[in-house]
Amino acid sequence: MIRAYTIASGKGGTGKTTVTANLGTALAQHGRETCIVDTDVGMANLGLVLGLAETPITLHEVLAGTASIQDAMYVGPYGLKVVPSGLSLQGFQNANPERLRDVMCDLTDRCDFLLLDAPAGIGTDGVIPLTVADEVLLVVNPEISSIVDALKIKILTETVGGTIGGAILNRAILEETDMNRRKIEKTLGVSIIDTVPEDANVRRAAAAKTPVVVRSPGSESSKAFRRIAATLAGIPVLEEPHKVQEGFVERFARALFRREP
Ligand SMILES: Nc1ncnc2c1ncn2[C@@H]1O[C@H](COP(=O)(O)OP(=O)(O)OP(=O)(O)O)[C@@H](O)[C@H]1O
Repeated sequence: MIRAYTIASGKGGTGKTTVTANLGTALAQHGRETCIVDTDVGMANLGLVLGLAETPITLHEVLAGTASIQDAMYVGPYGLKVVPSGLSLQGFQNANPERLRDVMCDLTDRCDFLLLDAPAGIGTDGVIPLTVADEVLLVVNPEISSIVDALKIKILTETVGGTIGGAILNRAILEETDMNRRKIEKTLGVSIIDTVPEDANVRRAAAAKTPVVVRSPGSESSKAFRRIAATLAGIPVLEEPHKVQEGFVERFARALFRREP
């Protein structure tokens, strides 16, 4: 049975597209039939970050009722299915976000996992993805504006009858993560599934139009994406979370009191 997740955040630029592309690829690497859909019909970029050059038919045409979802499906790394959104203003105007529900029905028996990359904000095109998935995963950064906006999306999701499945803390500075994680969970009232560190490899991979799990598989961010994918797929998690680096004070205290690390 298909499992559908909407990747949302409220605030723009928290890493929704990065999470969608990498989690999708990692699920495909784990052997799961996975489809990712760019539901950001106004500001599409999922196709761009995956380097899909030729996409004559996109979600725009599907939501306009002039094409089927199969026509708008392209193949990404490890057989990942990718449905990009279009870049034209005309296409955006013709797209009816309400049709997303029908699109989901068409995908039901085609994949194990469906990830919807949601737009930022709370416009109609942003609200519908919150209602159609089994669970909404919030992507938050360890900064107050991101957390406040994620809280708005959580409340909105629950108001419209959707379900929050957890949060992914992205761009975390590892030395500070432990404290931030607890604070964020308390503020949001949502468990953090895992933490993806701030990692220059993510930006390099984006510039190369390749998911970081493909370009730099040994990086800490890639390990985090594979762990999250394994958790979602219900398979044993083999990779350890990155150890928080020991600071000077901790090293000093350990030397003084001979504590083992
Ligand atoms: N863990 C990370 N480490 C370093 N850079 C990151 C990380 N995650 C995302 N980024 C960078 O942050 C920027 C924004 O990421 P992304 O486009 O995925 O955000 P978004 O939430 O989808 O944005 P939008 O709301 O505009 O759609 C990109 O340049 C991306 O490469």
